Amino acid sequence: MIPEGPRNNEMRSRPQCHGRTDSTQSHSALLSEIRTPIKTEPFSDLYSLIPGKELGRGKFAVVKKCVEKRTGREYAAKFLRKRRKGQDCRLEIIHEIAVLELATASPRVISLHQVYETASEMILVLEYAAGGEIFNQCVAERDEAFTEGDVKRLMRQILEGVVFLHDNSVVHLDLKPQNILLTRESPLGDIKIVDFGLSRMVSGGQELREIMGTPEYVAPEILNYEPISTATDMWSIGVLAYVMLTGTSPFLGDDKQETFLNISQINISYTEEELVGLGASPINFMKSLLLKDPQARASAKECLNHPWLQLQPQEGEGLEKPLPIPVPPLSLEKGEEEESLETEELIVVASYTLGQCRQSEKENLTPDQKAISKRFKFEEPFGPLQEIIY
Ligand SMILES: Nc1ncnc2c1ncn2[C@@H]1O[C@H](COP(=O)(O)OP(=O)(O)OP(=O)(O)O)[C@@H](O)[C@H]1O
Repeated sequence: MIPEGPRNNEMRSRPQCHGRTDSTQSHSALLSEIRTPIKTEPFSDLYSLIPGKELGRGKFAVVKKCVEKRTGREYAAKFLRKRRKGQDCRLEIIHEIAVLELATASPRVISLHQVYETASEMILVLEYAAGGEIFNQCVAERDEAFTEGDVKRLMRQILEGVVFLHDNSVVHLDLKPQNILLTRESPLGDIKIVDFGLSRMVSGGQELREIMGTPEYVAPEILNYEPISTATDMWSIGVLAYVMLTGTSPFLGDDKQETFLNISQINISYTEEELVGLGASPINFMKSLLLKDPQARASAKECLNHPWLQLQPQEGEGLEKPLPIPVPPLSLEKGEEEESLETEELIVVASYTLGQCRQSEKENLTPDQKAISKRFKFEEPFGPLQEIIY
């Protein structure tokens, strides 16, 4: 049975947090020790929240821009609820902190400044990534969209971060454009990977099988309850590359079932209109990742050596040209046209809030808008529904 997403139809009851004390097995996938002191003085004594500056929001967390009073420096404060659906999730948050600490040495991962705790929340004070999510440029209009040169540079940086994580046995498990931030929007800055809330340790000879991630980006093995590995992230990198290059989401269906079916059947066409104008090299890059067999997928290190990401421009590649924005087919059969309009999901960037805008619109679209709107929806991750460690 194909799993359904979390928002409306949870497939089975959402279990306790993974850090729950009755599960010794799940502990092996979570880090439990941190070195950052947990401060208990009132956060508001030391930081001012910038009014109206909510940077993002998930199901159990809200991220707000703040300024440290002592230094005047800007940070992003992530307020995480400790109790979720009646369960104590503090140990999960400790794991998130521990992974951020472990990744301090990587400039590609957001850095952690301080941690605060109240009766109901933990507050992670993070480096502020002023450029926001790369998502915005993935779906932007032609002038603001990434060039292929941009995508290559940013993809190299993402892979550098992922190599670091994988070398340290961390799988992120929620790599998507909403979790890749930029230090600066214009001129385009460097990337910072955020949100280690679903990350897990994969080492110690134990197999980890969980359902988690965000529907459009989850790998087939997650849908099949098969073991999770660093290759699971590499699938998401393949999807990410596709989204960054085309502005469309390769497996997204009209509903979650269709999305999951598309993923489990690897229902992807590399001759789609979105890919017209791309050279063979980026397509070959995506093909090396979007493979059903995790072991057949390229590793992050191998990706860094892929010809597409080498500094020399490849033949036929327009480094500084905007990526092609697909032109909608001119002569759709009537039935097809009606159907495509019915399922159109318009991304209205201006009204995009918190990574979870989901707006169906079919009126007043310019051809370009129609093209970039194709098949995009925003989903929250479906949290771990079940975890089995063998
Ligand atoms: N350090 C930061 N600087 C700027 N913006 C940030 C920062 N950290 C997070 N954000 C914004 O807040 C959003 C939510 O953050 P994050 O993904 O860590 O929270 P979450 O609740 O775990 O989200 P999700 O439910 O999507 O997993 C991010 O997508 C991003 O837009």
